[in-house]
Amino acid sequence: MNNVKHEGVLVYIEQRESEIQNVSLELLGKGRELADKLNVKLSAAIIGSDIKNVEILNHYGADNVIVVEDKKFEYYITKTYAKALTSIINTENPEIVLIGATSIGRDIAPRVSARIKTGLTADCTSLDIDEEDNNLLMTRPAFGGNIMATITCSEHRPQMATVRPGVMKKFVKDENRESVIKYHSVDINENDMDVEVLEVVKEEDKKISIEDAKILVSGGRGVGNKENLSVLSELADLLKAEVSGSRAVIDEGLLEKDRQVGQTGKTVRPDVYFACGISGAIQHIAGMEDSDFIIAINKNKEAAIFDVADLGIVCDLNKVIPCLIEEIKSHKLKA
Ligand SMILES: Cc1cc2nc3c(=O)[nH]c(=O)nc-3n(C[C@H](O)[C@H](O)[C@H](O)COP(=O)(O)OP(=O)(O)OC[C@H]3O[C@@H](n4cnc5c(N)ncnc54)[C@H](O)[C@@H]3O)c2cc1C
Repeated sequence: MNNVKHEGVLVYIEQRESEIQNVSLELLGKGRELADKLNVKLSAAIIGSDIKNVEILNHYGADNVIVVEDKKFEYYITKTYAKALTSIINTENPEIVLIGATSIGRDIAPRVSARIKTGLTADCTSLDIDEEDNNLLMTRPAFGGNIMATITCSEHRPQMATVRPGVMKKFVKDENRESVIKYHSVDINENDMDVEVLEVVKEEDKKISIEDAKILVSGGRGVGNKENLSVLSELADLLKAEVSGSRAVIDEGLLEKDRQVGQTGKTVRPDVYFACGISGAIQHIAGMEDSDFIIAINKNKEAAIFDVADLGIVCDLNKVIPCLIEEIKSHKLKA
């Protein structure tokens, strides 16, 4: 370890088209907890070209916000963003750096860790502080998800981790928290700008990400086919919910990969989670057990999903869901 004193927790705040991503707010919640355990400050670092409402980062737990703002950061480009984040870390010398395990986070984090010559634990699902030596305990699935490994980076600083969206809880927003904002400048030269964004192609009919949905109607192998899945979609539409699924359904090509819940899919925490025809394999439960209210529909009363359900319905889903749809429709008509 070099002689520089590393102190504090720093969260990289991901913005897309100036919109702060949820995962960054979740990381501020975890970062606040870690900073309090270590009795240090929590910083939020944001890079972009048109940065707005950064005081929200203080409201979500940051003690100070570091802003790098320049037209050259209009689009995410690995080289320029990695240079800016490296510069912030080399100036602030935090002992912990947290980054969301999104496509951008998974791209920038290894670049930065290589530049600052430290370790990186990717795709963590849990973080804590070792009470004996204050090292960061970084836990993630290993060996194809069959075991959970806790990793430390005791020889180098900062300790860096990427964390999956939906895993950590946000800090309860407090608008009375003081807003402390610092501007940091980074020299971006022509050599850094060797990628030019010619056009941005946006996904049409952008769905709400399953991590952000308040209600999820999730289908498993028990759903059987596309026709039955469309009944689940009808229920979801009535409830203003999103459709998700177990890996079995994704493997069968009934839903897209970005709809998969579980250890190798997404971690979700909706207000209500409907598990329809899902057995409750450990890898599935790992991704949804923190949902506020779980309703399980399964024709096998021994199914493990009932162990985590708040409400269990032992029945054929093809009978229950159409009844539920009719009931909701009739209530809507009365209202
Ligand atoms: C390394 C690894 C990572 C994995 N990652 C994930 C992951 O991220 N997410 C994930 O989901 N899985 C994951 N899996 C797979 C996981 O182990 C299970 O195989 C999978 O979750 C099973 O999906 P399922 O519950 O839909 O299907 P099944 O286990 O086949 O269960 C189907 C259920 O539907 C019920 N059923 C059938 N017909 C009806 C009906 N008409 N009405 C009501 N109920 C009915 C059955 O009783 C049964 O309980 C992973 C596995 C491994 C090894």
